[in-house]
Amino acid sequence: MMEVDFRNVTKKYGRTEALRELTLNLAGDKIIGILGRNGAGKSSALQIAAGHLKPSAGDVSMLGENPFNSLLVSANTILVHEGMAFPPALRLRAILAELERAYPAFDKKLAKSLLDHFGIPDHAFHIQLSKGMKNTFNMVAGIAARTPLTMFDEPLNGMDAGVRSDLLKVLLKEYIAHPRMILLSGHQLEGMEELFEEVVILHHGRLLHHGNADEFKEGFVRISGPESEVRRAASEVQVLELHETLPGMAEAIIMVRPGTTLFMNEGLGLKSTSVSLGDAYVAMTRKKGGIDRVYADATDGR
Ligand SMILES: Nc1ncnc2c1ncn2[C@@H]1O[C@H](COP(=O)(O)OP(=O)(O)OP(=O)(O)O)[C@@H](O)[C@H]1O
Repeated sequence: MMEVDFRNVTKKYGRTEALRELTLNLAGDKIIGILGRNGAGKSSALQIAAGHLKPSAGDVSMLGENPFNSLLVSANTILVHEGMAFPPALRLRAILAELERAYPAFDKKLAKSLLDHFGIPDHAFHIQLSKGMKNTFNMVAGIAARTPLTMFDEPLNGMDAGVRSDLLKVLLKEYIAHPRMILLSGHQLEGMEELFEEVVILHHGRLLHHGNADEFKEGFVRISGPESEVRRAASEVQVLELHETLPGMAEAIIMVRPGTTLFMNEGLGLKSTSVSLGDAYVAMTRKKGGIDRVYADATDGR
């Protein structure tokens, strides 16, 4: 069974601590979302799992090996990211041939058909592709590699909506046909959240949450209605975010204990609705007061 284990992993770049004593165990063939705001440490964690980066302290193991400079890990892992460097002298078809050599289960026919579908000619050079096309090529390579651990770091950047939804469909089909552990990182989820079975939330280099994606989402509710009623209802629970929507109206994102039911007094104009995974983790990692407070303080409430 695929297992990636981080024990007290710290990663420092000079004085910046990108990961702070991260302890995290990922196990099994699952699609796992690695979420966090800008600079949370997502890329650092994925690069360490792939063996591209060495932790400053702590232990990492994948398939029972330390990934750093491990041949076993590199043959069984692909990390797809925007900065993937392919030799500039190679055309895409030559890159596919290299990938086929590097990854025993690489499906070149699938990769070629997908590139064809997305209108990416295989005689082109990687460097000539647009940003969205580069990311599409990289993601196709990652899907077709069929490695037991497949990681995508913000894979959908720059892609148009049609390409994005096609690639997510293919990813799901491929995962069902050839199960593997897939880690997908992002701050903007752009449809990926539908695929997550588990989520990991990093915040300032620390683990904020790891668990089942649906259960995580169900731990949040949005209540909206007249501001005084929203404030009154919110005073009894843990509120992550409360803001005015229209004059006199407000909405709040609150945390609820799984399995509890929230009774809304509809006679008072209160409504409760579900919260998307993206809104839930953003609310959870937001600074107190949020941008409204920053703006009000900066402008003295003018
Ligand atoms: N090569 C580097 N040199 C110096 N600092 C770095 C380097 N790479 C990352 N950092 C710093 O480490 C922290 C974590 O960065 P990381 O890229 O892991 O976060 P991230 O969650 O992937 O962010 P984003 O969503 O913005 O890509 C940030 O403060 C970043 O500035």
